Amino acid sequence: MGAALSIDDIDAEQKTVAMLYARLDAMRESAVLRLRESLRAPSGGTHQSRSERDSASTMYADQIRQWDAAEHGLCFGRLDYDSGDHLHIGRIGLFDDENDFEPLLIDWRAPAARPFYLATAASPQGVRRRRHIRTRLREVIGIDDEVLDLSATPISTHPGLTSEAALLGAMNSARTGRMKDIVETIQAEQDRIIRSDLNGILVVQGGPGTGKTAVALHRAAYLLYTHREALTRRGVLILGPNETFLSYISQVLPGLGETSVLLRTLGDLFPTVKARRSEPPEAAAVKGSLAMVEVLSKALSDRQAVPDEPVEIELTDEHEGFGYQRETLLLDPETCRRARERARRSGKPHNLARPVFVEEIVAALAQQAAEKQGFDPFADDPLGGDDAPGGLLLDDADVAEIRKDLRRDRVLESRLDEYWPRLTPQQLVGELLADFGRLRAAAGHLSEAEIELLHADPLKHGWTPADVPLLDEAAELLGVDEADAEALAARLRREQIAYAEGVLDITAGSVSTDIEVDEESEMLIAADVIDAKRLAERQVDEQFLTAAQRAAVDRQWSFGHVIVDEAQELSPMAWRLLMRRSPNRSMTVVGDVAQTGDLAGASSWSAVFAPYVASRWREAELTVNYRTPAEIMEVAAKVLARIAPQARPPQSVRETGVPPEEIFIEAEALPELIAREASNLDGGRLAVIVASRDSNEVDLESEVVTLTVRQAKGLEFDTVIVVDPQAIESSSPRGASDLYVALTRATQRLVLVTFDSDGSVR
Ligand SMILES: Nc1ncnc2c1ncn2[C@@H]1O[C@H](COP(=O)(O)OP(=O)(O)OP(=O)(O)O)[C@@H](O)[C@H]1O
Repeated sequence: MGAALSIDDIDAEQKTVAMLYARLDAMRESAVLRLRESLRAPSGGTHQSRSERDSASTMYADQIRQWDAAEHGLCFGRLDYDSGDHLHIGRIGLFDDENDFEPLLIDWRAPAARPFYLATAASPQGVRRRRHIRTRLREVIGIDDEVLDLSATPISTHPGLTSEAALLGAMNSARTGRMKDIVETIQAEQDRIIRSDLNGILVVQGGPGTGKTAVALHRAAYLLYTHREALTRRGVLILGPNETFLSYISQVLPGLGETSVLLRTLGDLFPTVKARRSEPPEAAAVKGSLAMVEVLSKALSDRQAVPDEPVEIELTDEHEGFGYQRETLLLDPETCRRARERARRSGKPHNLARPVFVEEIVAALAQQAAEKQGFDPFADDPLGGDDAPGGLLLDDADVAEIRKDLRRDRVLESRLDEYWPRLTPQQLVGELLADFGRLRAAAGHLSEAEIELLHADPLKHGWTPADVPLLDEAAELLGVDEADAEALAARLRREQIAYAEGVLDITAGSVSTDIEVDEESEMLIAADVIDAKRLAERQVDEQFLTAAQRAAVDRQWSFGHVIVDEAQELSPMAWRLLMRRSPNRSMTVVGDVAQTGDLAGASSWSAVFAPYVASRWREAELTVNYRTPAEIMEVAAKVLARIAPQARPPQSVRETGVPPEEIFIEAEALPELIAREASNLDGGRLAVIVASRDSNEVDLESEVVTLTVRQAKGLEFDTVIVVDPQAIESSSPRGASDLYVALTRATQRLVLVTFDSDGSVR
């Protein structure tokens, strides 16, 4: 496909690449020096100047991180134009500071780099030649040229693909257990999604292996590059299905800048809770349904109780000397009911409406106490003065004093806690789920079976991911009170310390890798100069915290952009939570409704978004499968036909010539089979996918990994052994989708193992 290459071409590119690395080294060295200076600067000066300097440290640390990440494959491409000009394309942009900041290397996200992904022989966009430059460490080891000239280009086996040689190289490479970036071979249909407008909800529907995850991550990088200011301020949330998946994707684009991106699972989205407990999928399904909105609201109004009988309140002794004696007052149900009505009608969330409730009761009791002191015998006497309104013996000031006392009264306070308790979201949800009585009262519209599924004691045994949207809903109903704000401040401080420690680690890391050994010993590394705690103390000013730091601890944080991967798995309750975090509705949602495994997950995108934006969302489709060879996809397509008869399976780019193998063995022979397959791996990774297993642990680094379909979601391996496909399909109402997921994890080889019931090997 390429034009003839000469050693001279490689030499010339080697010179350019060496020059680019020299420039990168110089920039990195200077940033390390500046970071060190900034950390070492005396801690005097104004609070403002300290905070500014600390945010400068964060900026330098971020830059260093991004430059470190660009080390491998810094420059990977070149465009030659008809005009005779050319550009080099790379992972970051580099400029010549001695020559009017002329561009030396174009960032792949910049508009000028776009033809690298879009230009074709049919539509060359002024490009004469596209060159892929392959490097190992800092050495150029090869170049692939494509001349964009219809007469010179051989007919492609896959029309619509660009850079086929490099693409096939990337797809055939052995997997490492960690996802890699695709900046060198982004395809046109992917590029259009990556660079799509920031605003609105963009849904990317695509079958397995079509690059949805890759596209979502590159889009995050593109958006941060293009809308840096807005997104650095508000941050980007990337939501993934589980922790294994997050660690699988965490290294894809380290240059994303940790200050702006928060990578999370649903289980982490309620800041004080780490929801990791697992539960039956049926229980998660009940928790995920919108019926829970009413259940929680009813559960809360059930907590706003009214006594059946008048209640005696024996005031504490502290009130003597205020013009009335220690008294027993009577709190009647009617007063409580009125107070409750007032508080409810205030329109405030529960905890914030409590003062309305309390004031109403206090006013009634103060009046009662005042009346007990008796009435002024001269009240009706026109000469009797005007200091006794209502004819009471006590005047206004006295009554105000009584109210003040009542507000402080501990006996009354604890009574009021029964009728209008201050509640945390954890209490409201936890005490509801743990109590059949409360559940039945609040969830009258659910069946007894559903109520039993809900029953659990999360305060004792821990929270599940499906509890998180319930906690968030509860928090909305309850409102934020002072105690929350204090807890938030405390959490912010802890986050700051953690972040500052990270910055110190980076400085230490960069110093030791970039500077000659003998120089290193003479230098003060940041850790010597200032410890993390002091660094954090200097960063108290909120405005200088990064968006990611603040968002991590603030339940109500609204993100500049929200990216959801494996979005088909989210329940309606989870979408409610996410929409609260995204009031501007700037979202990228990637998923495949044919792969939905969670019972409360989505089977149609319009059903998900209609409640929030009606039809104002846009959909893009990815149609090419870069992972699974055609032979495997053929088997998977039969399962897809059972899930969604109209759905078209994605088109595989590759054929391996090897169809999936179906074998029947005794269960005891499985380890031997796994060992045999592993020995043929040649450096890649093997997954054994099973219907169920006890452990949540998944070690992606290991050569052979056993996992359930849920754990395998979004991942890929060179060889996949699917154990007992029948069991996978029959173990859930969405078993066909689960099997479809399992079958589409392999990049090279798929083995289907069925156990022989009579124990014989067929
Ligand atoms: N343009 C590309 N160049 C090279 N590799 C690509 C490209 N697009 C996708 N890939 C590779 O294809 C594989 C599948 O991509 P990805 O995991 O993003 O797919 P997905 O649509 O999220 O799949 P699933 O629905 O199964 O989770 C990955 O190894 C990815 O790196």
